[in-house]
Amino acid sequence: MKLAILSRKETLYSTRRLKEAAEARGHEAVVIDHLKCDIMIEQNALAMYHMGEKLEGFDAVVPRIGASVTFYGTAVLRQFEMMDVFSANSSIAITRSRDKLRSLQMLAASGLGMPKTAFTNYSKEEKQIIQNMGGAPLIIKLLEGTQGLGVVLAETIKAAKSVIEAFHGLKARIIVQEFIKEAKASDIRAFVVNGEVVGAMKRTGKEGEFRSNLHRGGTAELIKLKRSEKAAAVKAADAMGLKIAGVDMLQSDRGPLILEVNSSPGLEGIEQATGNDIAGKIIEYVEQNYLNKRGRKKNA
Ligand SMILES: Nc1ncnc2c1ncn2[C@@H]1O[C@H](COP(=O)(O)OP(=O)(O)OP(=O)(O)O)[C@@H](O)[C@H]1O
Ligand SMILES: [Mg+2]
Ligand SMILES: [Mg+2]
Repeated sequence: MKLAILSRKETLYSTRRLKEAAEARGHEAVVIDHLKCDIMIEQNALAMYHMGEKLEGFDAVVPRIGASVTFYGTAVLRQFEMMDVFSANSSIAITRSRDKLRSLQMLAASGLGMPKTAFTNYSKEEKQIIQNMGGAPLIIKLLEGTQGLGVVLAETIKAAKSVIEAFHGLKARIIVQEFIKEAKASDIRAFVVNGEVVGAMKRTGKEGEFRSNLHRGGTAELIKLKRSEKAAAVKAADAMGLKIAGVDMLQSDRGPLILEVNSSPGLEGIEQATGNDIAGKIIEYVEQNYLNKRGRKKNA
């Protein structure tokens, strides 16, 4: 098969690993920078150019779209989909997953556990929100934060009030969330491929830090998931319509609580922590499904 890996840079770990894994299985893999693609649209004719060269003959695409370029990245991916190229994750599912609020609404509707969450639209009623949440401590999060930046722990009602005020003053959209103390500054990342957990790690924040993000100095270790945690991860990916997903959850007294579902999860941390060939699993999944699609077309 001829595979496109949508990625800003060939040298990124995940990109490199996907290319290697595809080539090891005898496929042609081309890294395409979505920001360097031009999309051409006219009646019955959809085409795409990458740095001036027409893109042709692709069977499948694995998208690796960063949070800061979701709009253009998903537009390029949609064009591939319209050109009948099989995508490992659909553009619509990626768009959905990029909105934390929308994601939490969908996950809650699917019956998954999550920290109790409130969204407020610049309301002046900080006190009311804090009261509705049952008082401090509270987590306050920027809706479009990433890598742990924009996540604040307010330990008192006073602190919560001033943090919410400050974010609202900046016109920043935030969610207010119950603080899950039992998680003890750790979270779990479960990597799901096609409805199966292919690797899981536990991340723990450095001394004195409640955030477990590796970007904030956290460390990762291999973890064997409980059955309920595996089931929650698979269900969360499914609820979002993602075939490849990094599901983040907290361990709590009432079972696993989903924090978010990532649609372009990195491979480096999880491959290192687990020793599993996750890139290979992704390519295997694409292989099987691109073939199914081709089979369906032949039989049609
Ligand atoms: N409600 C909560 N209770 C306890 N700890 C939390 C809670 N929410 C977040 N944390 C901690 O803070 C970390 C960062 O939060 P979160 O994952 O929501 O934001 P982010 O990392 O900035 O977003 P992204 O993962 O998209 O980059 C989590 O990994 C977890 O360790
Ligand atoms: Mg996170
Ligand atoms: Mg994320």
